[in-house]
Amino acid sequence: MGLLTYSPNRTRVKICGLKTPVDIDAAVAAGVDAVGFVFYPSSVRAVTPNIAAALIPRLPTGVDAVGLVVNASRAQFEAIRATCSITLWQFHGDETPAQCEELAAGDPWMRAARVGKDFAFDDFSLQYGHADAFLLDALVEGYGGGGVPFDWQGIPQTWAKENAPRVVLSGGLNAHNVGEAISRLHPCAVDVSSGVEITRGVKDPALMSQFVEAVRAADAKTPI
Ligand SMILES: O=C(O)c1ccccc1NCC(=O)[C@H](O)[C@H](O)COP(=O)(O)O
Repeated sequence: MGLLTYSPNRTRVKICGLKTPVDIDAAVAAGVDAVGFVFYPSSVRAVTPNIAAALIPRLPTGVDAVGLVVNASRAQFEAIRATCSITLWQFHGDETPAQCEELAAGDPWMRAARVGKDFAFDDFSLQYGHADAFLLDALVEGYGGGGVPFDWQGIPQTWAKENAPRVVLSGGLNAHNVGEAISRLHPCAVDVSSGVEITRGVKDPALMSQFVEAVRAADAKTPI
């Protein structure tokens, strides 16, 4: 069905920063809707296009392969696109709307919002109105993957309600707090990296399963 298939009581799940066949198989077994490949060399979770190309065939139909870039050059971006079958792009740097649209070239894409104090939600959604989704993440050093939540109460209620079908909530989520996030915001999807790792950059199958189970438990409490 893919990450951006909105259903109020079936929150989609993306697990980001997968690097090995074991990671992929565990995420698929847990029931994710998308896996994220970090094409940002500075990240401990970074993969090359060739590694991602070897992993993507392990995904069943309907599970998105999300390609995450941070201020990639056109040559870097085209090399990723030529090497592996990305189904959804995630722009997580300082990319302008025009740069996102030009690089995506008609492919589905989402823009990360790195939410610090007084983040201008309306300006952001106006600027990036052509995005297929907004991934709301915490403002951390190194662009993302920080393992810390941002202040969800800072999201204006009207904005959250209007944009829920295209919000992917991220930043410091884990099996213990994702239920609260879902009950507050009812996002289309949730995204996690640190919260399913035993140490930075090393995913844990049990934590992956626990995270998805916590999402399902929260969905079960959501009135239809
Ligand atoms: O994951 C990274 O290392 C990373 C590095 C640079 C830019 C983005 C990065 N990750 C983006 C993601 O989509 C993460 O899942 C998101 O930031 C949440 O991470 P976490 O707070 O660790 O769950």
